[in-house]
Amino acid sequence: MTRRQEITRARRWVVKIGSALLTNDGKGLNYAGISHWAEQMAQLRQRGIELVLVSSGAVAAGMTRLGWRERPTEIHRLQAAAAVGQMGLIQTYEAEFARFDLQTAQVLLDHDDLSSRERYLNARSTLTTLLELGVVPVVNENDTVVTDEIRFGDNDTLGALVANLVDADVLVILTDQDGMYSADPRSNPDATLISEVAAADKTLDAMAGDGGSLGRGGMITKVRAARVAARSGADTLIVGGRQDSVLTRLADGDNLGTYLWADQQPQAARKRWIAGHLQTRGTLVLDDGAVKVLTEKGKSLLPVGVKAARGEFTRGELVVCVDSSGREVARGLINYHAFEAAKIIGQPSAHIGELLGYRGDEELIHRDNLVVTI
Ligand SMILES: Nc1ncnc2c1ncn2[C@@H]1O[C@H](COP(=O)(O)OP(=O)(O)O)[C@@H](O)[C@H]1O
Ligand SMILES: N[C@@H](CCC(=O)OP(=O)(O)O)C(=O)O
Repeated sequence: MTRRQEITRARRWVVKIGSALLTNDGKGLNYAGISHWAEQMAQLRQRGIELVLVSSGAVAAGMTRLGWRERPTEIHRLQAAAAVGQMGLIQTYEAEFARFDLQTAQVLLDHDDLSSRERYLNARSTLTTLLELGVVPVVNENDTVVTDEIRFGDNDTLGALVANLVDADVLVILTDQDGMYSADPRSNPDATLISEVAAADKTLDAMAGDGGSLGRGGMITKVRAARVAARSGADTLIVGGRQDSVLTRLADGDNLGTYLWADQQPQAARKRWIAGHLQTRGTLVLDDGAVKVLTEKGKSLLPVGVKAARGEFTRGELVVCVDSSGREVARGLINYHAFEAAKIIGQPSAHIGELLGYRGDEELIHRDNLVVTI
């Protein structure tokens, strides 16, 4: 089994569709393409694969709606076009997925949302809840509040951050070339398609070029995205979206596009990140029962098992869990602010609604966000 056969086992995919593919020469949306990808995604859903779609194309759709022939250069006009076009984009996806009885949801994010711990947890729980409900989230950059992506034409990074966010097994980047070549095939007709390579391979940088001057992200943003996706263990595929049945053929393990593999396992990567990269903001003292279920059974931490909470933490921040002798046993991202934790510790989760006035997560720290450190 070659490495790319791994994709036949992938249960959660992030599919990013780029502007180059979604638009007809940068003007208007490629409706036939969208229809074909939606049909394939519906087939993947039937095979039990969960999907998050990251779609560009708002600016192009907005230009058509506003009757603009030339892509504006002023950032605020691009932002206005994106705001108008996002309506058309989402309407098109909604109609196309509805043909297969699939619900869609619009999710607009920016990079700051994903670097703030609290917003990160909120975005993560919304997206995972949508997936549990069988909905296909359609994500785009929130172009009203940020400008880098429309300026540089890069939604690839967003795709990778979303892959990290939902712990995807694979990030599929659909683009206008059949994959990544040894050099830009537009200017190098002899360039050859790369089939499989480690995302971390440094030789890729020179082959991807610098993205050119047309405000297009090009291949370099895709290679970087593959490295970001690899941080949470997701493999990346860069593949030509115009090929017939491209998504279902990928799921069958067909040899299409370029497969950039991650060199670490998803869970290990995420836990390493939690353990190593964040500052701790507080301490929870656990009772013996909680220490046991965390360390021996790999369970989530419930408020009932916590005897004391110290520190000024907010939702999403890193806290240390210690046993009654003060020895660290675990650390993780907490679901509640310090003042809320103070009210619910020692209490059964069923009482959270009554104690706080709203029903949040039943765990103080979910096991996905927890690392045992002994
Ligand atoms: N090594 C390479 N292999 C393939 N394409 C490359 C390479 N280097 C640069 N490119 C360029 O990258 C373009 C795709 O990037 P981009 O236009 O940003 O697409 P998208 O909108 O799908 O993100 C291709 O059309 C191609 O001209
Ligand atoms: N978010 C913007 C543009 C982002 C963009 O073009 O990115 P990419 O598809 O990587 O070239 C849009 O929807 O038009």
